[in-house]
Amino acid sequence: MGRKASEQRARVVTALDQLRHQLGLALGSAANARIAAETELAKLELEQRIVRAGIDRSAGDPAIAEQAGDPAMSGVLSWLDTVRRQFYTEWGDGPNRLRELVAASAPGPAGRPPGDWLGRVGSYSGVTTPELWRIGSATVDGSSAGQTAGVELTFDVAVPLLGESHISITSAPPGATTQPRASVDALVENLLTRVLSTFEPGAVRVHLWDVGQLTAVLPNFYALGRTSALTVHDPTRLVDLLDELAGHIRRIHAYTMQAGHTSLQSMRKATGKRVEPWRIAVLYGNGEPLQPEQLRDLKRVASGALAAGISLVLVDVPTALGGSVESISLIDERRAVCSMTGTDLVVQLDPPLPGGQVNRAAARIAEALIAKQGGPRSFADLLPAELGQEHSGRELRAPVGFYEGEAVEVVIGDASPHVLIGGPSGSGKTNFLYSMLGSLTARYSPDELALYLLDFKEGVSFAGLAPGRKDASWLPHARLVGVNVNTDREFGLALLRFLADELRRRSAAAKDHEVTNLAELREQDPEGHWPRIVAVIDEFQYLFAGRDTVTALATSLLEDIARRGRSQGIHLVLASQDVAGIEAFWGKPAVFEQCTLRIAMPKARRVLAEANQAAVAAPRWHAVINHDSGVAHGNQLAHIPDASAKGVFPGLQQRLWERYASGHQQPRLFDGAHAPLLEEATAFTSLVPVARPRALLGQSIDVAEVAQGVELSGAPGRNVAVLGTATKEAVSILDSATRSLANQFRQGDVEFVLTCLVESCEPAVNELADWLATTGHKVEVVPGSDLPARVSALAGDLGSGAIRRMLVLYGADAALPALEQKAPGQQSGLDHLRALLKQGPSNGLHVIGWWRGTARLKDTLGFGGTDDIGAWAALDVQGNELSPFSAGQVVHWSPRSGRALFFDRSTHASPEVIIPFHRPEAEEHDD
Ligand SMILES: Nc1ncnc2c1ncn2[C@@H]1O[C@H](COP(=O)(O)OP(=O)(O)OP(=O)(O)O)[C@@H](O)[C@H]1O
Repeated sequence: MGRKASEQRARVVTALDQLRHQLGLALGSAANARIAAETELAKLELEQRIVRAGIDRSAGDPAIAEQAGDPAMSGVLSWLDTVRRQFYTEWGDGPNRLRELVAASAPGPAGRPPGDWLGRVGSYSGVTTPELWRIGSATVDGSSAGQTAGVELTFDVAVPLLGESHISITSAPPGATTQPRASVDALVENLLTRVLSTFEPGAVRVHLWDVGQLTAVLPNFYALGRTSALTVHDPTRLVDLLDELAGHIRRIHAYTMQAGHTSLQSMRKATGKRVEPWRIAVLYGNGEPLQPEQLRDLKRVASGALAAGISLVLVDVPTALGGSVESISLIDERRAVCSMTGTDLVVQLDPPLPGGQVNRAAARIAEALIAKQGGPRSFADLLPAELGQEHSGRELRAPVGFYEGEAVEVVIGDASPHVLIGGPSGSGKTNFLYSMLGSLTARYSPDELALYLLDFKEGVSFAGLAPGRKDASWLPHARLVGVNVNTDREFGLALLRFLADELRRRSAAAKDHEVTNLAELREQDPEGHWPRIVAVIDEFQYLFAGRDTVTALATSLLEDIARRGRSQGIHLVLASQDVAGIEAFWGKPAVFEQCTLRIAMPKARRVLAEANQAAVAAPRWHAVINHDSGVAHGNQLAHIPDASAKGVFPGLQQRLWERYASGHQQPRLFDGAHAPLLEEATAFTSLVPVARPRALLGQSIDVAEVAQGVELSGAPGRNVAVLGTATKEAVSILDSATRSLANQFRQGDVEFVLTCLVESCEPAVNELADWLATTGHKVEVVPGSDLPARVSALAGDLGSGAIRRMLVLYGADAALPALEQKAPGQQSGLDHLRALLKQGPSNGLHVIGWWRGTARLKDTLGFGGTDDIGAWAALDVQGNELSPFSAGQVVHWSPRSGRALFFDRSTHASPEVIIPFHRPEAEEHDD
């Protein structure tokens, strides 16, 4: 047991020794690893301190020297030396390469010495821009570039700006004294002069704002203040400048996006056009923080500005802007440090440019800009080199005027589907419309653009677009030209109905092709005819001129077209003498709001947003074009060329006509001042004998040229009454009814029985009778005194079926006393006339009579009711008198010269206005 126990113990002791040994080893290696790590850390810290202080300077730093003297740290210096040598091998060429880089990225005035360019007008179009702009130079000692110590190596220092970066300049680094204003001004002036001298005049706009000064900001640029190249802003109104910039950003963003580009810069590259000027806003602060809301606005502007071609140059405005900002801090009057070169390098700023020379250079640029604007441009400048080259699938886009030599466009498309134009009388609305229509029609062929033009004012503003007596040419894009429509509000309604129908047709087609807008429909249906439609309604407020059904219908149709026309390529252009027109929108905000493109002629009120005063200040023959519903940031002022001068528009029309007329129909002309001639109406000239003839009473007020008539079938009530005292119109209606019927019968199949009871109509009746006779028809003119007997004879003949008869009574009411007479036990002439009215139609006889009052017609009809008069045309008769003849419905009718209200029970839901045909001879026999 004893031996066994001691052996056991020995084994335990040995095991413990081994364990102790192992533990000792483990602890020892951990301590070594720790020492190694600590040494490495110390080396890295030392390396960092040396790098921070600079290798050369660190030798003079006792703390670093002591640490570096530690043998454990011996490798640090030699390692850093190796790194430096490697770096200098590359950097040895650095200053040279920098010089080359700046020369390539800052060509011409952007980087060259002023002697090479100052005073010359730049030529860059602005589609692209230099990437860097020189501000000065920096110098390093040769030793630091691996070259001979003491040799100075100088290279250019330039900063990015346009499209790349904002610049923040500090005239006093924290804790240092503020440098004199002249030093900062020299820096800013040099930079701006380089920019302004690089580009062609007008390609850059500079905005200056100085919290402390109203006028004397960068006075050497004074001459540019006469032009749009330079604007000095009110020191108290930073908000206005920021608003303006924000407006540009929104506007530019919107249209570049719509055109499918991510930024203005990419749009410029893709289109090869500058499109917008570059903009630089210089803001001089005083080192004090801006007010919180100003700061917020500034930051917002800064974040979107670069993509819109706007750069900010902030001087002593303490703020941290998002996005790309280069900083320049002055350390004394001529030296600065900047973020491009880092804090170790001091930039020697370029000396101030000689004030006088800057002054002269600015004056020269201003002169060149004014010369380039070239005074008022002409209508010809709006036209493209070649006609009809554009496609309207996505939108319509055309210049309408010029601002400082640059074309200002209107865009009619998804984003700005409808247009509202306002301006007092004589301010140039009509001229604007012609400029716009000219520019559009010159760019888009009639297959791309169809025009419907309506002018409610008296006058013939669009008449020349339809073929005329003097000028046979017409505008091939015009489908409809309506002039002198002032009293025919129904014509406006007809146009709106037509547009609403077209809208439905397009929606249905879009649905069939499973697309949602015109652009897609045209892609899916390339064979279809889907031009964009522009409907111009001048003095559109007439549509809403009464509290009646026309107004109610016009409102709902306009709202529908305004809302849905956008996607179907149907666009409204509503023009008005401002206030009246705009007030017409009260209660109809839907239409007003959809008119996002606003055109305000000088002094126009309420067309733009309330606070937007641009139209008040607009000079003569200018317009404010605003695609943003009239909000100030969308303002674009444009001089509108004179499109109304003699021969100007007709010249273009002639060219368009020669090019397109053969493949396109001429437009329909509706002239409210001229009634159509029956002999010229297709409805009349195309008549042929038929079984159920129609008596034509007049022209419909419609987009298409349609005549209105009454079908004289055998159904009961197929008689026609003309009501009212207006002789000329009444005679015209009876005349056209008779002549048109005559042309629908073969000779011998019909007999016309005419009676004239109004003396003044006799010549017209005789002339008609002669005409009927010469056309070979049977005609009998019954003297008034013989009428009762003739009526009785005709009644007796009813049912014989021998021949169709038309009894045409001129002034039927005058025959009443004679007709009412009756011999005892016999029927009166009136009884027989009633029999003709009742039974005539089914027996081939129809009465077409003119009664000069509704009461007389009622007397004629007796107690049998009004059913025997199936159709009527009312002249100077009040609406309420007509209710009994139109199934009791309320009739709105304000009689007007040259128009009749027509109702046919068998075809009409409610009466409609017609234009009786013009009878040339009628004037001579007027009452
Ligand atoms: N941009 C322009 N340049 C030169 N003359 C112009 C210009 N615009 C209009 N005019 C002239 O001014 C006159 C009035 O213009 P316009 O008929 O276009 O005005 P309006 O606003 O339509 O007036 P109204 O409503 O009374 O018809 C015309 O004789 C026209 O020749």
